[in-house]
Amino acid sequence: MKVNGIHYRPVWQAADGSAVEIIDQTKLPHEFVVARLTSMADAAHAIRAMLVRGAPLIGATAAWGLWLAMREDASDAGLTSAYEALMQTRPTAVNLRWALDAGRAKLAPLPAGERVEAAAAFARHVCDEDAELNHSIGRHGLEIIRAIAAKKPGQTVNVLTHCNAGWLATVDWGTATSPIYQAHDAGIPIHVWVDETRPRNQGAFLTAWELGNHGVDHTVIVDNAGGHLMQHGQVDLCITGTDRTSANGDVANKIGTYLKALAAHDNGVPFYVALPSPTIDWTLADGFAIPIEERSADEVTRIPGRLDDGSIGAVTITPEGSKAANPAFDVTPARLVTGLITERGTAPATPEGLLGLFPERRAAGED
Ligand SMILES: CSC[C@@H](O)[C@@H](O)C(=O)COP(=O)(O)O
Repeated sequence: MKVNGIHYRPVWQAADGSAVEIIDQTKLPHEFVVARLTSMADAAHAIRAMLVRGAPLIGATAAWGLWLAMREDASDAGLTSAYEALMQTRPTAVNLRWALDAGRAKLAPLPAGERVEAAAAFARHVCDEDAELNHSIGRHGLEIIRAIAAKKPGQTVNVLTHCNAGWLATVDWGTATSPIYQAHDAGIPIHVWVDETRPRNQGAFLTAWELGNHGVDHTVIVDNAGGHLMQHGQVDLCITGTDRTSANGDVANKIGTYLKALAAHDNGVPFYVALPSPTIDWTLADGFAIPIEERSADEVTRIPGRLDDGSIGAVTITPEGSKAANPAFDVTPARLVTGLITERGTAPATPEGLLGLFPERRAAGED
C-alpha cells in the first residue's frame, strides 16, 4: 500500500541485493524509519523486538532471515541452526513455523552452493503469495460489507477492528483491512472503529496510521469502548485478524479479541476473522493448545509516544512495585465467530467449514 504516494511493502530485499529492508514499526506513527537487516541475527531481533510483527509478516521476515543465514553459512548445520534460532523468536503466530518448514524443505535437498539463490527465490515467493492471498481475502470480505451496505442505503458501514491486521502486519493489503480498503475503493461509505489495543497500541499506532494514509474514515477508541458502541447499534460488523486458527475454527489473536467477540455475540453483531491459509494450524484440533506469548511487564507499565515538547519518549503509568502480567494473545472459541474469511471464500468456523474450502487437507490427513 502507499505511503505519501509511494508503494511500500513492510519487508523487501534492498535494491542492490545486499540486505533486507523493513519499515521499523516500533517507530510508527511518529517516525517513518527504514531499517536494514544484514544478518540472520538482525532478522531474529527484528521479529522478537517487534520491528516487524503480525503473523504473515513474521513468516515473510523469517523467510528472508533464512536467506541472510544462507549467506553466512549454507551448510546443513547452518540451515539447522538458522531454522532453530528463527523458530524461537515468537511462539503464537503459526506463519513462522509454516514459512520455516517450507523454507527448510526447499533448501535442505539442495547442494550448499545453490542455497543462497534458492532462499532468496523462496522469500520472494512467500512475499508475493501473501500479497495475493490478502487481495483475495479482500474480495470475499468486500461481498460481506456490500451486503451490509445494501441493507442501509446511503448510510455508513461501521466496522470495528482490533490490533493491527493491516498491510503492516502482512506483505500487502492486510487481512482484516483488505475488505475495508476494497470497500473504500469501491465507493462504499465506511468508517472504522480502531481499538487502541493495549499494551502495545497496534491499533492506535499502526492501524490508525494505515487507514489515514489510505483516506479511510476512522476513530480510535479505548479497548473498553467496543461493547458500549455495539449496545448502541454503532457497529455493523467486527473484522479481526488471527495469529493461529486451529482446525475447528478457534481463533488466537491479540489479547482482548475474545472480549470483543463476547460483546458482539451478546449484541448480535457479526464477528468475522480474516486469515490466509498459512495461518491455519491443521495439526491442532482446537485452540486450547495454542501457545500464548507472555511478553515483558514493561509493555504494560510504560507507554511510549510523542511528548508535549515534540520529542519521542515513554512514561511510566503504574505505581512503583505493582506487578504487571502481559499475556499477548487470547483464544476466541469458534462458536463466537460468524465466519472465517480466507483467500478461497468465507467459511463457517467449524472443522467442516474449513475442510469445505481446503478439501486437500482432508486427503492429507493433516501434517
Ligand atoms: C494479519 S495479522 C493478524 C494478527 O497477527 C494480528 O491481529 C496480531 O495479533 C498481531 O500481533 P503482534 O503482537 O502485533 O504481532
